[in-house]
Amino acid sequence: MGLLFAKLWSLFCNQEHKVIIVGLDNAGKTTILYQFLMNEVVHTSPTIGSNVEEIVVKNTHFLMWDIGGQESLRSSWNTYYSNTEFIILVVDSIDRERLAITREELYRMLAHEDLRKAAVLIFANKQDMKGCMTAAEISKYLTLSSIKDHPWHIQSCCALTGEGLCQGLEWMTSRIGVS
Ligand SMILES: Nc1nc2c(ncn2[C@@H]2O[C@H](COP(=O)(O)OP(=O)(O)OP(=O)(O)O)[C@@H](O)[C@H]2O)c(=O)[nH]1
Ligand SMILES: [Mg+2]
Repeated sequence: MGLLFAKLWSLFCNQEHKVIIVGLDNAGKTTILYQFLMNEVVHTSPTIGSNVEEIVVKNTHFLMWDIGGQESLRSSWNTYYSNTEFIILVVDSIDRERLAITREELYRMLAHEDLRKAAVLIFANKQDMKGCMTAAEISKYLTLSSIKDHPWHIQSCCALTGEGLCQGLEWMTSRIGVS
């Protein structure tokens, strides 16, 4: 009953759910944001600061902040954290060398007080690249199964074709109203 009420409430109030899209530079965050918005691939350049767009999925409104992932910008990710309901962590599945850095950034975020209640969607992006890591390999390396204090889900995707992106959004909408 509580869940039904929460869903109806969010439906009628058009309540906006804050999402941050994070991950290392070149992971595909901006490409994903504009696939969500326009269903097409846009030409991107490295994000300095952030892009923000409202994405509506089946009457659910998400306010999505795509944050630049270059090393010098990562220390300011925390200025975006307050009131975040969802973290979308984008991983470049071909970038084996830097998965350790992604892991560090993930656990730093999960330990942050402002993200205590946030759910985490991990996109294993660039699945079109030959020799890329699978979602299962990334999950294992990031030891996702050890995360007990945040809901999480990993989804393989390709931002260039859009494959997998809807499934990720569906998981997010399924979390709304679940505490
Ligand atoms: N092959 C392939 N290339 C992709 C995919 N997604 C994104 N790219 C490319 O990866 C490059 C970086 O994409 P961006 O979306 O700009 O990356 P970003 O994560 O926003 O990077 P920063 O803004 O620097 O943090 C671009 O050339 C994209 O076209 C994918 O699924 N497959
Ligand atoms: Mg970007």
